[in-house]
Amino acid sequence: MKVEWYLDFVDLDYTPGRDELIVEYYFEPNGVSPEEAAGRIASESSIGTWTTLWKLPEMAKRSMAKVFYLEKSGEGYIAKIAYPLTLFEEGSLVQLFSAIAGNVFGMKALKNLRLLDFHPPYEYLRHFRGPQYGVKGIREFMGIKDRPLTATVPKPKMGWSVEEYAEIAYELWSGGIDLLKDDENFTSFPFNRFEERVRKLYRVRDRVEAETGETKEYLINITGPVDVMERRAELVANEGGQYVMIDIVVAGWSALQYMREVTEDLGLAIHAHRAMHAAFTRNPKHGITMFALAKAARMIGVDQIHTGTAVGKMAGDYEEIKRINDFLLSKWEHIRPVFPVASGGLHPGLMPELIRLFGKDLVIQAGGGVMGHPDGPKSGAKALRDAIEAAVDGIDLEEKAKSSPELKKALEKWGYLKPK
Ligand SMILES: O=C(O)[C@H](O)COP(=O)(O)O
Ligand SMILES: [Mg+2]
Repeated sequence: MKVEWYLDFVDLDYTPGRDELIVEYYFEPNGVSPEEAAGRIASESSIGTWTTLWKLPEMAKRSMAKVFYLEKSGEGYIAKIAYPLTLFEEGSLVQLFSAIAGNVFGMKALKNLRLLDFHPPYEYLRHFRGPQYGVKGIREFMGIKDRPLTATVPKPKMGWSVEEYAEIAYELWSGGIDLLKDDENFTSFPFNRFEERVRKLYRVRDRVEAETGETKEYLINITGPVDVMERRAELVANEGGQYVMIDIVVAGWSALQYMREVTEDLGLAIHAHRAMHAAFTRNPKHGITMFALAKAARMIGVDQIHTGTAVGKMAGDYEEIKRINDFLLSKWEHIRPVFPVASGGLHPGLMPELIRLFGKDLVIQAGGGVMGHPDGPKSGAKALRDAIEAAVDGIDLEEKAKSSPELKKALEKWGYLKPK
């Protein structure tokens, strides 16, 4: 195969039009020149195949992607590619990813390929709803103005009967947790059926709301086949829930786009868990960045999404998470800002540093760091809430612990990372 065909997709003097979609890739060529490798990416992700063709229809000629930037970066190269919008179906993130994150990842001409970011022009973006509530809407319905929201996953992550789960929920909400959250693999089982749980838990929520005067919500995990998710979302809305949780990576863009429509009609916010993302976000040389994943999720319209903690148990460095969170909270045409969720290995002693790093527009989830409290879930919930409120008010946790025995015990068990 002649290399020239691929080079037809490279024009380093080209200035992309305002109506083109730009994608940034990192790649390492495998036995071919960087120009050829970049040209192959542009070809395969737009109109091309492995060989020259007897004829190109007019529209195909106008739809050829163009590599307009190519620079060395570490062991590989950064390429920026401009894609005419004729390549993309309006309002289908599924189709977009089939093109820009599809066959290209498996090509022999590349040792590694990473989709770093993509920039949809307004003409493309306007077909997406974005979040129904976003940060402002969630703060409004939760009635929480100026502190991070607190969330807890009952741990162990599996094994609770509905009765046991309801008791724990009561303790957690009463202790000061705003959002009870199911775990990513906790859906519906013979010992804890979704339908039963949904009926029970919202009554517990109503009771705690009446007792505390605070708004409490439940991030109930509806993840499953899409018809099941739809039925579950309807049940949640009927029972007076405000949120559903979806494992958006395992469910996929198609299911998420569908559920975004369903939740619009039902008035439900979407909590996006990212289980499985690290299969393709973690290797810094290959896959898709968490940034690109979060951008796509924001376009479709999740209201909050897990992005990492920097100080907890999951991989993900501070700069990367900060960049994602800043993007989620930024103004972006008609697409509302999204709440970043910090979750994984958090406990009260980490709150001042976490809030110093990422600010107050955050949902903070601690599962083990609440449920592992020596005096149980209610004390764990109180310790977390006290730590967050102290951090927001600029009070040192050791000082706060003098008036909060729950926080004192939490710091004794898990330690205190003094903010830098
Ligand atoms: O789904 C999550 O984010 C985890 O359940 C986090 O749990 P942990 O707070 O116990 O690490
Ligand atoms: Mg979990």
